[in-house]
Amino acid sequence: MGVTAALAAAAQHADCISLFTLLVALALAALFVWRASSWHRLRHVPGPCSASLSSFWMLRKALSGRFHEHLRDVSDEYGPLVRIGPNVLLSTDPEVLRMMSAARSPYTKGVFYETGRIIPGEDTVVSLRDEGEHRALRAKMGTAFGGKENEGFGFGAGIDRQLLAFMNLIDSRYISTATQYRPVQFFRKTSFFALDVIGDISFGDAFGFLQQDQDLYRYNEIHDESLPVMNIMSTMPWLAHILYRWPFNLLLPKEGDQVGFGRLMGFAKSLIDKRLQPGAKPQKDMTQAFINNGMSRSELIQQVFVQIIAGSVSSATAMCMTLLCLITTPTAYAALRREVDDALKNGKISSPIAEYEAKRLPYLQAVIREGLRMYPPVTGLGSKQVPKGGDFLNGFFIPEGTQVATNFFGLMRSQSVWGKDADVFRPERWLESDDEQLKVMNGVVDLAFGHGKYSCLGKPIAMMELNKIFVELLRRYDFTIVNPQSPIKAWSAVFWVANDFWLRITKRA
Ligand code: HEM
Repeated sequence: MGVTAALAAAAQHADCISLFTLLVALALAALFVWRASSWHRLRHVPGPCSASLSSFWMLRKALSGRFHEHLRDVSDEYGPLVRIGPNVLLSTDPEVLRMMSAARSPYTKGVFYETGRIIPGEDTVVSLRDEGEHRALRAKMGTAFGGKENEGFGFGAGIDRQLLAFMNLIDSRYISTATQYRPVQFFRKTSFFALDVIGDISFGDAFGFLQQDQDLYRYNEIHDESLPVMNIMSTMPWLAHILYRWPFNLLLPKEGDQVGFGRLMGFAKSLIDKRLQPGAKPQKDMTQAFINNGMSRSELIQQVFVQIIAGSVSSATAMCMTLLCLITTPTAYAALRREVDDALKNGKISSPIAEYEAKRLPYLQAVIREGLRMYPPVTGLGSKQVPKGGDFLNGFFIPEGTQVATNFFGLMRSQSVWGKDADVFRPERWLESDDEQLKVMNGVVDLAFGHGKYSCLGKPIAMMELNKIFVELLRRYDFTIVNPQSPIKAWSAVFWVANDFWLRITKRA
């Protein structure tokens, strides 16, 4: 190569480099301007500095499995409204949380909810962000969640059937004696119970988790593995759009899979098609009420997923975490057992206990509320979106489009509401408080189920399970924690993922 040619090639190379450098510099400048303007929008709201610049603060905390505690800690440090992301605020103010979800509130569901789709492109009642469509779909669900088509016009019969199946399972396989040791991972069995309840009341038959005492189709295992992914997406909802596209969508569960959510999709379609067949015999369950209220085939299929996913893990968490609190608080355990024993002696409770009987047991009611408070079963951000024109929250102007997340755990452990012993399981607080305090406490603990136009539709089911389960357990059994140093492994990922809740169960003398 001649000298001239070499110089020309070098000059061309230098041109390419400078063009490349210029492009990189422009991209960085654009990124800087974008970041600076997104930081500027909410610069007046307090919060950790790194959280105001990128979503990595949230991601890092979410990946720790202790997101709920980090959120509680920032609200303790910065106040009731904290900036936890470039466009995300965290509210620990019950008034604000109720206002955003009130029936006529102009706030809408935030982008967080888009991660609530089970099948890409198909909305469920959870993921629907369009207010009109959400309202219309909820309206078609009211009768079903009132148990109006179920046998006896309620959920009692189905829950009682599965409660007895649960007790039979414990009696036949998990009673330890002086000579036999049969430890049981109680969280898994409680999930089986919650799933079979949903099967029974929603689809006319239990799935058979309890009867077979098996994690059918590895449902629970795969569910637990998928929650961390959902947790990551909840901090960066745009990731959902990438995940739903090729090639990542190849990794998603597919109809025809033999296990997990794929298996669930196959189940949902065949169940709904069978129920919609001309001449199909009407059943006495929630699906019948959904059909009678005019839900479309695709709405019905999505609702099968919602029933199973929303209806199982949160109830199982409430039951297990409350039982854990009871076993580790001997005074509370003894007080509840005394109340149950007295009611039994005086013929005040049936077998299984009826919900109206349970509601007459004040200590039981205090235990249920205190359990929900200690470990609110839903810990996800549940962000709502600030409406057009913006709004004033806690004295700050918040521009439209801002996402305002719910600090479920922080709210339930807030010393300003619950006092210095907020971290202690103490059902007595519900019995000692005056009417005014009780009103505040009830208003806050009820937020564990959301509020108003977005409130949990399954609350009556969950409350009936809670009203029955502790009485049925305590009247029959004694419990010992197998590993007192680490009674349960539980971490939060939108819901709780709990494992290794090993108990030794003995029959009461
Ligand atoms: C202790 C148990 C439960 C707790 C603490 C709980 C809590 C919640 C929360 C916090 C929400 C979201 C509220 C919001 O978006 O602001 C929700 C929504 C929902 N829950 Fe529950 N839940 C429980 C059990 C159940 C059960 C058993 C079902 C029955 C299938 C159920 C069905 C639903 C449905 C359908 C929604 C969506 C409502 C909507 O977006 O309009 N939940 N729940």
